[in-house]
Amino acid sequence: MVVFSKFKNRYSDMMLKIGIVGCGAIASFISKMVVKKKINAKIVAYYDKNIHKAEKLSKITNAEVCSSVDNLVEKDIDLVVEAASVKAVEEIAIKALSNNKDILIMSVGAFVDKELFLKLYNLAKEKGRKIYLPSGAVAGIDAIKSLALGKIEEVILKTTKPVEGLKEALENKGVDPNKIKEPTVVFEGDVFDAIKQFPSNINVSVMLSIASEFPAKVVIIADPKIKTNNHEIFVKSSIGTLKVLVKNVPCEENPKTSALAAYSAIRIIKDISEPIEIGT
Ligand SMILES: NC(=O)C1=CN([C@@H]2O[C@H](COP(=O)(O)OP(=O)(O)OC[C@H]3O[C@@H](n4cnc5c(N)ncnc54)[C@H](OP(=O)(O)O)[C@@H]3O)[C@@H](O)[C@H]2O)C=CC1
Ligand SMILES: O=C([O-])CC(=O)C(=O)O
Repeated sequence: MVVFSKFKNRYSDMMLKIGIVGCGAIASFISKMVVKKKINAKIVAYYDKNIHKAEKLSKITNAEVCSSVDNLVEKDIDLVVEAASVKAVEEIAIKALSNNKDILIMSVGAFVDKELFLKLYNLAKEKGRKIYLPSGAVAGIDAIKSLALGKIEEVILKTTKPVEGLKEALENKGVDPNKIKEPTVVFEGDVFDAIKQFPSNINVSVMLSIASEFPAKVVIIADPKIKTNNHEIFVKSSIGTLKVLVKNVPCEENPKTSALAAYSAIRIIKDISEPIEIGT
């Protein structure tokens, strides 16, 4: 790859103007990479329902802090990055696309709602805009998309996370996380129930289901001894069988989220802003 390094930043005229909604762990990673000039992008504006989080990031990038999503989508922006929550996706995506912006969606779990999927698909088509869904915290989406052109027979996701990362969702389910002393299955079911019960933990199951066009079976394990967010993927199809295991380092700022998810957003932004795209 050394041979390609001399072409780095050659396309600075393609500097992408970004607005970010949701200023937590993922937004923070993106902001740092922009400041380090690792991607041809400039952050123009932030919005978070907690203004202090937006102000904190604005100190490192000098981007404007907006008072609402409406305010952000009016800015001179090419791409809106949603890094907020599954519940927030509908408002952010509709406002971004209606204002002729592309959108990158991290909270892919929202697309478990087929009606919302179609609504956003049709709006993007009508406006001639793009919706980007990064691979997030998993690997193998390229191959799974290709396998989906054949006949998919089974999609299974087994996610094992440290108890700390699942704490909030477990408490919401009435499970005391402090009582988990050994690896424990805390969920087993389909993608629809998985994202309902673990909206901040299992967006990846919806990503796999969208890519494979097949509803994933999901198992979630809380493990008090591990330090990484592990996702084991199994896809059986007429074209072949795929097995992938990722062991992700969690973000310091938000242990629910794997660093790979943030880097996958950064990678997509880099791909958009450059004239070559590597991989499917
Ligand atoms: N696709 C994938 O593979 C992955 C997706 N994700 C998802 O990406 C999203 C971002 O992740 P991450 O950065 O770790 O999350 P964080 O919780 O660290 O940051 C999200 C920020 O957005 C704010 N927020 C929530 N709702 C709104 C809203 N309606 N308008 C404005 N701000 C809002 C939150 O505020 P507050 O804290 O007050 O709620 C918080 O400050 C999450 O939905 C997460 O589940 C994460 C990992 C992998
Ligand atoms: O970051 C991860 O490992 C997965 C995650 O939180 C999600 O899919 O919502």
